[in-house]
Amino acid sequence: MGYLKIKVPADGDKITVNADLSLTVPNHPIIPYIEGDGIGVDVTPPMLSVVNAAVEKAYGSKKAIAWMEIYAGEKATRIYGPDVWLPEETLDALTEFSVGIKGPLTTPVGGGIRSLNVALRQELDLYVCQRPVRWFKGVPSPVNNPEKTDMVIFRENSEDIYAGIEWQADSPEAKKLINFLRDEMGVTKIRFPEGCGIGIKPVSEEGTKRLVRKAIQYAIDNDKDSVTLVHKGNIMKFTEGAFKDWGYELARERFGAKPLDGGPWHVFQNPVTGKDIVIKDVIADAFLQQILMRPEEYSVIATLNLNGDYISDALAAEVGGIGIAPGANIGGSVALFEATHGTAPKYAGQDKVNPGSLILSAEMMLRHLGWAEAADLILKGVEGAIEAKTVTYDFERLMPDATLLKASEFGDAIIAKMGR
Ligand SMILES: NC(=O)C1=CN([C@@H]2O[C@H](COP(=O)(O)OP(=O)(O)OC[C@H]3O[C@@H](n4cnc5c(N)ncnc54)[C@H](OP(=O)(O)O)[C@@H]3O)[C@@H](O)[C@H]2O)C=CC1
Ligand SMILES: O=C(O)CCC(=O)C(=O)O
Ligand SMILES: [Mg+2]
Repeated sequence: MGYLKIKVPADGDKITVNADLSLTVPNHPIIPYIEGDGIGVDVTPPMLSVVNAAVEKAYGSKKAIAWMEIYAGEKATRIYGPDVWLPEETLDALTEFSVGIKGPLTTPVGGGIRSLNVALRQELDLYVCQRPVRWFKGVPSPVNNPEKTDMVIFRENSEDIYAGIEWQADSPEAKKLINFLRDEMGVTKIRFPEGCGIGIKPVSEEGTKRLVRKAIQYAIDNDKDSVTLVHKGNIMKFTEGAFKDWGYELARERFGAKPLDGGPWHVFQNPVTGKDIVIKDVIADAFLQQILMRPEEYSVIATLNLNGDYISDALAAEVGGIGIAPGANIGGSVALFEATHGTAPKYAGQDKVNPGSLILSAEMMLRHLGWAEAADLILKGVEGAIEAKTVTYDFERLMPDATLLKASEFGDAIIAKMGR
C-alpha cells in the first residue's frame, strides 16, 4: 500500500495473520508506533530503546524490529494539517501491519474532539482491552499486601457509553430524543427534561459474548481459577444485567459450565489442567471495595467498558500506580498495545515520568509476537531496576533511600539489569 507521510522501513517485513488468527512473524517485523501526546515524548523513546536492547540480547543479530512511525493526535495535526487528528493512513497501516504500540493521546473534556484512543479501538474493532495488574517486588503501594493483587482485566472495548451516542443539553437532537422518550415511550422519569444532556448505552449479546469468551479462554490457557463478571446489573438491568446473564450463558454454551450449588455462580473443568474454573459475578461497587479487602479472591475480570476504565486505575493504584500499568487492545487480526495512563500534561517533555507502563505494554507485545525470550528480559530488567531502588519520581517519593531517575535513565537502568 502506498502511504503519504508514513515511511515504510525498507529493512523490514510484514507480519502475516493466518486463517486461525495466529501470527507468522518474520525476523525483522515492521511494527508501527504512535509517539503520543503529552508525556508520549518522554515514555516512547525509552520503550523503543528497551525493546531494541531486549531483542538484541535475546536473539543477537538474527532478529530486530523495524519500527515505523505513524501518527495520531497533535503530531498528526502538525504533519497532515490542522484538523487531521487521526489520519486514515494510520488506520490503514495498523490494519496492514497487524501489531502496533501507541503512547497516550489527549482527549479534551466536554466539547472538542472525541477520544482518539477510543476511536482507534472502535475503527479497528479492537474489542478486548486486556490489562494485567501485578505487583513487582519493592514497588511502593498503599495496601499492606500488594502481592495479593494479581488480576487480568478484560474490559469490553467497543460498546457501552464509549460508543459516544450523546447529545448536549438544549441541542435540537437532545430535545428531539427527550420528546420521543416522553411522548412515544411513556417515559416520565427524566427529572429535569429542560436543560438535560442525554446519552445512550448500547450493550449487545454478541459484544458481551466475544469479550467473555476471550476472558475464559485466557483463564484456561493460563491456569487461572476464576473469571469474575463485574457489572452494575441491579440498576442497569438490560445492559449491565444482561452482560452478566450473557456471560453465564456463554460459559454454559461454549465451555460446558454448570451452576455451582444451584447458581448463579458456575463451574467447569479446565480442559488442559483438569482443575475447576469458577465463573462468578459481583456488582461493581462491591467489587471496588473487595479488591482492597480481599484481592486474593479475584483473578480474571470480565467487565463492561466504563467499569473497566475505573477498575483499571483503581487496581493499578494497589500495585504502585498507573506509571506501571500496561495494556493491549486486541481484535480479530489487529493488536494495539498501550499504557493504561494518559498524557499527564503537567509532566510533558520533562523526561520525568515512569515509562514502565509503556515498556510493560511492549513486553506484552513481544509475548504476542511469540518473542518470549525478549519479553522475559524486559521483566528481568524492570524487576532488577526496582530492586536496586533506581526509580522514577512516582516510586521515589514513596521509597526511602531510592535513587531518583529520569524517564530515560529508568529505561537505561532496565537495560543494564537485563544482564547477560
Ligand atoms: N489511553 C490513553 O491514551 C489515555 C488518555 N487519557 C487522556 O490523557 C489526558 C490526561 O488525563 P489525566 O486524567 O490527567 O490522567 P493521566 O493518566 O494522564 O495522569 C493522571 C496522573 O497519573 C499519574 N501518571 C500518569 N502517567 C504516569 C506515568 N507514566 N508515570 C508516573 N505517573 C503517571 C500522575 O500522577 P501524579 O500527579 O500523582 O504524579 C498524573 O498526574 C486526558 O486528555 C485524557 O483524556 C487518559 C487515559 C488514557
Ligand atoms: O481516551 C481517553 O481520553 C481516556 C481513555 C481511558 O481512560 C482509558 O482507556 O483507560
Ligand atoms: Mg482510563
